[in-house]
Amino acid sequence: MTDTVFPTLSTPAGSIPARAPRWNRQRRSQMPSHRYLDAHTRVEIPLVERDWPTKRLSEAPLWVPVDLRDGNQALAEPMDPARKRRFFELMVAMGYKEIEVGYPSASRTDYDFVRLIADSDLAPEDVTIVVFTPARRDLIERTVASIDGIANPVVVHMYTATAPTWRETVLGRGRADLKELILAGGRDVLDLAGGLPNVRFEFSPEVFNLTEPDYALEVCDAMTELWDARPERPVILNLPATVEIATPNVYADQIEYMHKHLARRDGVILSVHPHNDRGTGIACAELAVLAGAQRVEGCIFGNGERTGNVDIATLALNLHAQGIDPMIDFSDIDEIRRTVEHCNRAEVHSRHPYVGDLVHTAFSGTHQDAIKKGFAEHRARAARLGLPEQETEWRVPYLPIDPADIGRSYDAVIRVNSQSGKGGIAYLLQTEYGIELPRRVQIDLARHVQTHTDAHGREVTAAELWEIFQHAYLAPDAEAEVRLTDYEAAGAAAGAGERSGTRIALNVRGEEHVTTHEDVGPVDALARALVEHGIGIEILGLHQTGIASGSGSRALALVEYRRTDDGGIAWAAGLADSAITASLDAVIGAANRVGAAHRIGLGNRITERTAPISCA
Ligand SMILES: CC(=O)SCCNC(=O)CCNC(=O)[C@H](O)C(C)(C)COP(=O)(O)OP(=O)(O)OC[C@H]1O[C@@H](n2cnc3c(N)ncnc32)[C@H](O)[C@@H]1OP(=O)(O)O
Ligand SMILES: CC(C)C(=O)C(=O)O
Repeated sequence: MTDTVFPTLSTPAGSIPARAPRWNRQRRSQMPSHRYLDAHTRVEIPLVERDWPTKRLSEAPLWVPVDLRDGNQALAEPMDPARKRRFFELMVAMGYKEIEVGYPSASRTDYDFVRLIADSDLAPEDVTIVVFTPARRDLIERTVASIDGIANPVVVHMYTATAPTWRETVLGRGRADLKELILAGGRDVLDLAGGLPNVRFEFSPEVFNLTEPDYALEVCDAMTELWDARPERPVILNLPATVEIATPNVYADQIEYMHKHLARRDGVILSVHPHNDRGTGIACAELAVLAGAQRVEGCIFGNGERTGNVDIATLALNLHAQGIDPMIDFSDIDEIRRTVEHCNRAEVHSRHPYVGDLVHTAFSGTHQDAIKKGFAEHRARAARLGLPEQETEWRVPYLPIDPADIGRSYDAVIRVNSQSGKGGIAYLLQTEYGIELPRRVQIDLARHVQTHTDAHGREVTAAELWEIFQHAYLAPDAEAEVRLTDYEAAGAAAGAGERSGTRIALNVRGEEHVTTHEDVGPVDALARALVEHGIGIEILGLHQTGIASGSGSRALALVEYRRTDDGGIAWAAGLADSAITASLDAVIGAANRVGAAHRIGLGNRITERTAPISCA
């Protein structure tokens, strides 16, 4: 077989094969992709130089939640008055200063909610109320009637679709005709609300992202002319990606084009309103801000038509995660989520950025290991610098922000299943029970846990881990063949100048034996006594830790021992009120395991199971 030679294409980055080599070539699918035009064919952007790619985000834009309008119109069951009110109160409490409260000409509920704001002190005086209307006089009239008497700043937001398909198919108008319809709507707004000093205006060329840029510009400039946009009374031009159809760089180009070419720019607040059809609404909003947008409309956690409005919670927390104050309070994100879920009657996904139930949880071993080390490093660095942990620079791997910033505890950060490793297991036992396990026990325990998770296939809680630990290392008393019935440490009973050893009283298979061992402490004395009774174990190491229980703490001791018959190495544990008793219990536990293994001929299997593994 000879190698196929492929023609090459010259690119700025060098040469690449024009076709993939045979082993990498894929078959054409049966998908009718040819039916769809690419974004650049659908809308041409006359932008030759772009500044947005080199810009950086440096402050929060003006946020405008549209949950009560755009989010609401996407719900199978729109919000009732109580839900609307609760959602509104939440947004106020979070610090939003401009809130779109409804589409007053659409429904009684929407209208009445605006009236409630007019007739009560529900809206603090620094909160701007936005009401939404199409460019139809009858509907504008109803909208303006709804805001009668509101003392707060108000924005009357008028929209009409401007993209070719909408012009031709939905509204049945050419470019000039449609512009005239929009201007007529604009005049109606001016006529009915222009005299109200607290009212400003907003215009959205719906489906801006599919509108020819020169036409969008022409219509927007005509509107700011009509509404006399000035810095003292700016007009909001809101440029929606009503149906997201392109990569975010295209939207950024469109926004930068408008930003650079709009008339009366200093009298315009440039706003964006991305949807999320391609799943890139967040990127669209972020790049649009780089491209000159000053204001972002969206929904908290991204409810909205089809795949939703851009999620302004994620946008805000993305800023937070890069050191920029989002100007909105997310310090109790779970309470925010509960309210949003209640009002929308829709659940937030467990993987939703920042707020999902699982987004701060690692199941996989290497992630858990890194997080555990990261937490330890964080705490140590905070202590070294003399800073509170919550003020210390965050560098914990795999956790983009400190869960505590948004009111999350660390409880769920590490959860154990079959994908987990020693680090996560040790972390859970440490955080839940205060048990500090030495590295080699972590490795050994992880194998017991792995056997369990492989057999059961589900997550293991900290309580279950503790059970697995007890089963693996703590000897059940009932089966004990060897018991320590008494001991007396060296010197405890001796008079001045006398030498005396440590006295060990053992009950071995029902018989009492007392031995004395010179120059050693109780643990070694016990090991020697066991050898004298034919139970050969060599204590390699002793580790003492604590275990916190509801009523206080107990001592937990772990001995690493070698069986003198076959050299197998294993661990046993003891749990008692004092460290010395726990240590002696651990040695007795080891002895009973050795004895039991002898009796039922499992010596080799136990050795194999508990021998240290090479990465120890
Ligand atoms: C992208 C967005 O989110 S846009 C907002 C969408 N939200 C909603 O539609 C929710 C609320 N809407 C409603 O309750 C109703 O549609 C209403 C009250 C606004 C209007 O109801 P209806 O008068 O029964 O009209 P309907 O909705 O069937 O059709 C809309 C009509 O308005 C026209 N129209 C649609 N949008 C606009 C607009 N922005 N400006 C002017 N006219 C418009 C349409 O061409 C159509 O006219 P036609 O009847 O001459 O063909
Ligand atoms: C009209 C605008 C604001 C809108 O809701 C959209 O385009 O989705």
